[in-house]
Amino acid sequence: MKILTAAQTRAADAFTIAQEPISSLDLMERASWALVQWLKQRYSAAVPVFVFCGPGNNGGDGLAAARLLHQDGYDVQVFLIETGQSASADFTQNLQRLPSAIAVNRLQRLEDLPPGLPPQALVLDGLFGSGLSRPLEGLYAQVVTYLNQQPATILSIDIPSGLFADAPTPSGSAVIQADVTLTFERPKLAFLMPHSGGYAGEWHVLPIGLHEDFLNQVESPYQVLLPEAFQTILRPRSKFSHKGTFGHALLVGGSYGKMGAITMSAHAALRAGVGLLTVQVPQSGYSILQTTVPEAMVLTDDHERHLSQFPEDLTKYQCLGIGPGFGQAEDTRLALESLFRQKLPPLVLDADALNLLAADRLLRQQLPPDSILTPHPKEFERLTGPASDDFHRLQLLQNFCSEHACYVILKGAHSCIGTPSGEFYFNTTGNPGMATGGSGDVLTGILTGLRAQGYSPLEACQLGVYLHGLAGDLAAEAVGEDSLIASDLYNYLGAAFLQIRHS
Ligand SMILES: NC(=O)C1=CN([C@@H]2O[C@H](COP(=O)(O)OP(=O)(O)OC[C@H]3O[C@@H](n4cnc5c(N)ncnc54)[C@H](O)[C@@H]3O)[C@@H](O)[C@H]2O)[C@H](O)CC1
Ligand SMILES: [K+]
Repeated sequence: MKILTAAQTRAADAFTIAQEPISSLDLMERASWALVQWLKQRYSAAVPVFVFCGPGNNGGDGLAAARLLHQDGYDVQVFLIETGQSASADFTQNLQRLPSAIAVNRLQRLEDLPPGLPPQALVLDGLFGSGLSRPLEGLYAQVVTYLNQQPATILSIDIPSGLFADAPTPSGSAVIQADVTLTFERPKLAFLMPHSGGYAGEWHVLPIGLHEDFLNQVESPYQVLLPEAFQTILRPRSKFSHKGTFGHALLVGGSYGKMGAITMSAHAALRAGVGLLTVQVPQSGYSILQTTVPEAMVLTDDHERHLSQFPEDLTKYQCLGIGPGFGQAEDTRLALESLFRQKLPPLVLDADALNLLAADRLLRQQLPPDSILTPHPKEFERLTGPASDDFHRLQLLQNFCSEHACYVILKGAHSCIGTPSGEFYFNTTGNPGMATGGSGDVLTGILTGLRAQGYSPLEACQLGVYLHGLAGDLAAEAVGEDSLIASDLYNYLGAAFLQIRHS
């Protein structure tokens, strides 16, 4: 699903109004109606609703929602912030349509605010939406601070007020801390970024019928991954297939004290459906691997405690995953250097393989095209240098992927796949329980297993991050986020496959 910028959303609005055709006021009514339908399913009419409105169409949505909720028997009060700014036409129309039974409080100073809102109250935040053009100041900022201090539940209309949809919001700005955000038609880029995503709380997308032709034609480098995408990507396993059909993967990693990392990758590659798996580990890992992952074949390095070589013949493997527990010994670095001079199967690189790459510019330049890299933010910073904000980091991601013709999965709450052609795909599965040692090793195994089965690098990245997060969500349902550990992720991978195959 494409993500639109605020400017593209305005264009989608205008296109819909002209082509459907529908009046701008009726489009606002449709958006507010969708919002109220959602709200009515979660909150009973016993919950008092306080609607805070700014001067634009976000405020207009708030007024229309207030009217619809009142019609449905809710106890609604409206607060208008009056700073002398002129109101939008649709705001004015909706103010006129407001039944006189709804109390309208006009706020001109901080002192006009009620001393406190009841804890059971629901606040509808309609101060500003996608039209925000500068950080909030004065009375607007004071109202935001006041609302954030209330024990009430805050539901933001379209976007938390004060948050820029697709640009960095300066730190220290007044921004509504929403419990829930109901956003129209498409999620906003800011919801997916580490520094701004938290303001939106739990967010839901409400379709409001913006014109299909516009949505199909508009170009956007930003997409969110939704389960529908996998119906075409995920391949059936045919009746006459055999283990050779599903590829042979090689995983190389592990060092003394870090054999668990490569063990977890191995389990994950197998659960991702690979036909055959070989794992190369230092000698001290031999019994560990043979005992804990009997399905895998094991090769050992000449070295006892760390890796110092890769197998001679790599032609029989359809994917080579390197990194979990790899270490950064000098021998290991030299082995990676000579590896990059050979003809190689598709690569997946993680953890210390990335750190070695970060420390050596020449090595980076020899990175084979179409490789998949899976850095967490710190590893990414080592590869590209620091980013000044989340949006700058996306720029660095784009530059790195195009310079090295590679795919990078920047891991986070919404892991982001960068591609050589400049697209970004944000994942929508996963939970904070997955912030635990070994989670990344499992992802490396899944990607290696998928790539060996012949999935393209982009397909493997999309399917890999989505399944990894979904396995985490299913595991969290069973054991809770607190107790989730990395082995739960490969143990729930089967359930995750079943869910996307049958959705
Ligand atoms: N297609 C849709 O998704 C629909 C969205 N709707 C809603 O409309 C808003 C966007 O409305 P708009 O009037 O363009 O903007 P705002 O209400 O966010 O802002 C109003 C106005 O305020 C001025 N302004 C901007 N920044 C500041 C500031 N810091 N301080 C003071 N004033 C400021 C500026 O002039 C803005 O134009 C969208 O979010 C949805 O809620 C439609 O209802 C349906 C279709
Ligand atoms: K808002």
